[in-house]
Amino acid sequence: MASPESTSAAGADPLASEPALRGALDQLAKVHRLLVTSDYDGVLAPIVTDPARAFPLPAGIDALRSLAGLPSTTVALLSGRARADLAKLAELGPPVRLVGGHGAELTERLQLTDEQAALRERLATALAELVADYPGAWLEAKPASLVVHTRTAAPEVGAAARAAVHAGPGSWPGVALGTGKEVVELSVVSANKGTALAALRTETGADAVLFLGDDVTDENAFAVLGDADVGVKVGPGETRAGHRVADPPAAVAVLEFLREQRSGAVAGRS
Ligand SMILES: O=P(O)(O)OC[C@H]1O[C@H](O[C@H]2O[C@H](CO)[C@@H](O)[C@H](O)[C@H]2O)[C@H](O)[C@@H](O)[C@@H]1O
Repeated sequence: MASPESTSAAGADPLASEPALRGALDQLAKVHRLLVTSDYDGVLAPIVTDPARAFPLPAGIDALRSLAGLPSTTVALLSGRARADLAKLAELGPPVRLVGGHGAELTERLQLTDEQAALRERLATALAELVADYPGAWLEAKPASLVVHTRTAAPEVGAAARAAVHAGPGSWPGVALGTGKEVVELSVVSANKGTALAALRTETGADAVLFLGDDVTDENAFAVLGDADVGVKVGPGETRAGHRVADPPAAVAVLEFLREQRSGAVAGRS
């Protein structure tokens, strides 16, 4: 289990005081087929008030692009975002795999059934009426879900809005309720990052996996990691991950270190 302490200090190498994490990444870099996966918000992009302005740290995107260009190495983002939104913000595309909707958008086209589409419409109407009663709360629409955001509401207003969502539309049959950082998400598709990660592992035949995540929904992915894999929790909070770093710059340092080790390992094979 990861230590509850955060590790990085401004200007310092965030991995300098993490010998266990460095060792685990060093081992990971040597496997034949490697799957590198990461969450987006709170890992590659610092958390901000406006989700449309959650831009990634460029060095993290560079590291992912380089890793994706190495032999026997697959890179995927596993995000709660809509895939189209993720592609635009992260400026990533093939060969990097983009999995949106917490795994609901694992394949190229997400096709809702008529029943799911009708439920999503009913949710959109009910939630638009609900958020109007809570100043500062607002609604984000995604292909399979609706998200009530409360970061811009007063804390007590946000808490009341989230409670109303749980007690109201969140309890409807067929609705999968999820919580995250100042958000409640209502999905008409039951998906999570754990099943998505397991599917990617099978598809790629990966011998080992790296996953970085910061939020409650990322715990489903940490839960499917095995002994050969490396899970890194970014920031505070309870986690099943084996390692922890403090913040997105430290998450980028993890990816840069892995890029260096993996480049050396694959070069040594030829
Ligand atoms: O799985 P992720 O890639 O981490 O996406 C999770 C959610 O991210 C976005 O919301 C979060 O980030 C926003 C921008 O920093 C922040 O304002 C919000 O409070 C956070 O919850 C996104 O808007 C959601 O749709 C994603 O599910």
